[in-house]
Amino acid sequence: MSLNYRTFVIANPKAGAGAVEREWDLLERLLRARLPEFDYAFTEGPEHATFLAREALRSGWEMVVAVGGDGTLNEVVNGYFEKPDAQARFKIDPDGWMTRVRDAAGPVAINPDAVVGMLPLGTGGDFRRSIGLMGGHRESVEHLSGQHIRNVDIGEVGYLDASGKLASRYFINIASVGFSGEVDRAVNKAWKGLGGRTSYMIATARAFASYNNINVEIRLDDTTELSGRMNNVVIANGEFFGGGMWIAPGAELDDGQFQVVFMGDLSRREIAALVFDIYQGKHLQNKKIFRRRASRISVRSTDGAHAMLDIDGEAPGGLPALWINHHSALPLKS
Ligand SMILES: Nc1ncnc2c1ncn2[C@@H]1O[C@H](COP(=O)(O)OP(=O)(O)OP(=O)(O)O)[C@@H](O)[C@H]1O
Repeated sequence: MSLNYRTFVIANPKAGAGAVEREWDLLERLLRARLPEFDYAFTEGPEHATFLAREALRSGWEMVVAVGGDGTLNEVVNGYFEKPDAQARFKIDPDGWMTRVRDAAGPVAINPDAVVGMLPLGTGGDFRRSIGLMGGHRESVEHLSGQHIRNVDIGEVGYLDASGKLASRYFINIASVGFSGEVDRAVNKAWKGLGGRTSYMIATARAFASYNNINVEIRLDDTTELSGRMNNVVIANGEFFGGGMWIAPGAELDDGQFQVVFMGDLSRREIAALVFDIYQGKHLQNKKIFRRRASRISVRSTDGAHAMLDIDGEAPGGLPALWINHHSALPLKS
């Protein structure tokens, strides 16, 4: 395979509070200058980036690039793989745990020689922090035309969608359950024009006013069981979420494991006092917060109360859920 990948760019015009649309002329010029074979399409709504990525890879494009925020990247990552059939991969056992169907296949790449790239322009921009891609557009395009490819782990979550049906989705950054799911639901309803951190803080304040901690049981790698009342259970491949919160310091993208951060039974007052610590990764000093490493995590509610999932910044459903780490499943241009 040549180093000059035939590249299909998938751009979300609305990402970054409209920045992609506003800056497209410059972006296109930069991309044309560095990528000899290049074409692009704009997304028209949710899930379209997944469809476009699959189509591009089936048509022989060798690199698909997400231009936008973490939501667009998540959709392109999902489109790197064949559409998974959740019913064939997950089931709920008689005790209410989400489990993996025996012999279910792992993620199937449409073209295992193809790679994924990103040109980050979101409002939150959390994944880019974990790969150190913090420069401007020019630097991001340099990365796309460079030679370095990193095989990163991909998470898969089996869960119940909003209508109570079995669903599954891949994630590249963080998928959690609890307070962050409520924040996502609020932030995705809110206007993001105020910028990442401000939008998340307003949404956090809204979710904060109504949220109750969740009663859950948790299995880690089928060897450890934990239970208790939690504010949030965070399953992290990357280190940041929520528009710059350093929730999982030291989480590694390619170690075959997640860092699992348990935010215990924190009161509203304790959460309010912790918010700024989380941006600096200092929350781990709190004795109600602890962490583990695992590659398979199962969570169920013990009281049947609703608990919302956050999957790379979207809130598509709730418990019971099972998280699986697929080691080195995604070749990422970085
Ligand atoms: N044409 C479109 N109009 C409206 N929404 C779109 C369009 N195309 C894609 N979307 C949706 O926009 C959502 C948000 O995109 P994305 O996360 O990339 O940007 P962001 O919210 O600015 O960034 P971040 O998630 O990093 O804060 C995605 O879930 C995607 O489904």
